[in-house]
Amino acid sequence: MKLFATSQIAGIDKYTIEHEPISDIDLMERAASTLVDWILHHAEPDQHLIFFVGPGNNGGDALAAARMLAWALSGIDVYIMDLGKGMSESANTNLERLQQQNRTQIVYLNADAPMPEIKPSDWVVDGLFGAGLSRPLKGLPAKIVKHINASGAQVIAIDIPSGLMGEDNRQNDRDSIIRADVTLTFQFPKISFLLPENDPFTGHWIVLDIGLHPDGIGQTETPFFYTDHQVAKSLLKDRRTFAHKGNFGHALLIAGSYGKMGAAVLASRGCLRSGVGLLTTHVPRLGYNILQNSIPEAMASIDQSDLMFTQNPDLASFDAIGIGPGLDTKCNTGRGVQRMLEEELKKPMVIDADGLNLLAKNPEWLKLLPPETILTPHPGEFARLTHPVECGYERLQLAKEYARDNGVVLVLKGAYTAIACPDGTCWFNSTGNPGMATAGSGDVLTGILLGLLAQGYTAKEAAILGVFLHGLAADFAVEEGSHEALLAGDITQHLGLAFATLKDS
Ligand SMILES: NC(=O)C1=CN([C@@H]2O[C@H](COP(=O)(O)OP(=O)(O)OC[C@H]3O[C@@H](n4cnc5c(N)ncnc54)[C@H](O)[C@@H]3O)[C@@H](O)[C@H]2O)[C@@H](O)CC1
Ligand SMILES: [K+]
Repeated sequence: MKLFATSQIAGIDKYTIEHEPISDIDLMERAASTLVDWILHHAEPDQHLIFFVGPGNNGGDALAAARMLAWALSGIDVYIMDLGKGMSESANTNLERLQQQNRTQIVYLNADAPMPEIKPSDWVVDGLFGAGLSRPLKGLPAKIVKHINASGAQVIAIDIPSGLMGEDNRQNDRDSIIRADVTLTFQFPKISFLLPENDPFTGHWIVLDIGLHPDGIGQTETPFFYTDHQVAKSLLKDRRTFAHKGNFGHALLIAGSYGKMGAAVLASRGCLRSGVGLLTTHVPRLGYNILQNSIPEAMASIDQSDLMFTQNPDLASFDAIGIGPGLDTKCNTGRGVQRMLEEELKKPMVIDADGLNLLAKNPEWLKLLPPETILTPHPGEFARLTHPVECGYERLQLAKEYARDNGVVLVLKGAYTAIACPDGTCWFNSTGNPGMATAGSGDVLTGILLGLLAQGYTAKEAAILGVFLHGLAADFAVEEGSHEALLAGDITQHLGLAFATLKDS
């Protein structure tokens, strides 16, 4: 799915109105009816709802929804924020329709009016501002937002929590943004919803399809995408009946050191469960028994060192290389990695964990990396590769620049993992859960990415598909257990189900 800036969404709204064609007011009616469906599905018949209505079309949506709900629910109050400048045409039409219906109390709130009572048991519907917000809230709007946030009531935001910008919130006033429990957003998640600093505002967000025109969506260019089932499925390759293991590549994983052999085992499992034909895992001597005993499907390549990686095997026979999990950052390992990179191999490669920490200490290695190498930093590792940042929005801009400038596919791990590609595109992942913040989860991902690279997926395809499958497997694992108890090994165990679900979807 494409993701857009709010200004672009306004353009797609306009395209829909002209080309479906549909009138502005009927499109609003369609949007409002999706809100109403959701609310009726979740509210008890005696639920008291308080609507807060702003001057634009977000307010218009709220007024239309209040009218539709007033036929079904008895306790609806509507407060219109009076900024003294009137309302948009469609909002006005909906105000007249609500007045004519005559089932709802409508009160105007101006700067001097006392704030209405909101009980913790009420549901507040926030229709103050949506995609048309142009600056941080001040004065009366900020006062209303603070009053709602302090109420303890459940807050349902229409389209965007009022006060939140769709993209960049660095200059925003965080105290003057609605803190919603649920955000019912139209057609697309907004980019700001995918950044960690905005989680307190959006709460749980749900996308409601309002039928914007597919041609309008298709024609609008954007660097941002959201990897949903459809995207991931389109990347998945078939396995032919007469295929043999030679068709699915031979991966080399360089991983593990004294005390960190588990990382090598977990990454090996991830790799083998992602469909690779053959896997050789290169480990220090002490890791030989551990590896062979825990994962007999992997072949072992043994380092000359007992304790750590120091020298790679001959790389000629491998289709892809993964390096990093449990590697350590000792000097001898660093020299080993440097020697390997100086071979100027042109094989697909994924670098994780201590591989990234070594790269951060030796930025001159960047130009030795094979084209489109996949790097998989979490925010801390990314800060070491670049510099610390203030917020997720800044990190996202930096990731896009870093990927483009260095020709790498950057997998920025976290909720909605963002994959920045050298072509300037950025793919947010839709699967996964907080249980994945556990030891070894990243090692499993490295293994999956390595396995996909060895099978001939491009770096971009491997990253988008691999991250999606990793998250989906973890989602299945959590269905059987809990976020708290999720182990990285549970992710590898559910990879089969993740592949199968994607194929059958
Ligand atoms: N255009 C369409 O066809 C559709 C729009 N929809 C709704 O319309 C919304 C967008 O509507 P609008 O573009 O009217 O935008 P808003 O409803 O967000 O309001 C914009 C209005 O608020 C004013 N404003 C902006 N920032 C302000 C601030 N900080 N303080 C005070 N006033 C401020 C603007 O001058 C403008 O008058 C969407 O979020 C969605 O809820 C939906 O009805 C779907 C269809
Ligand atoms: K809103």
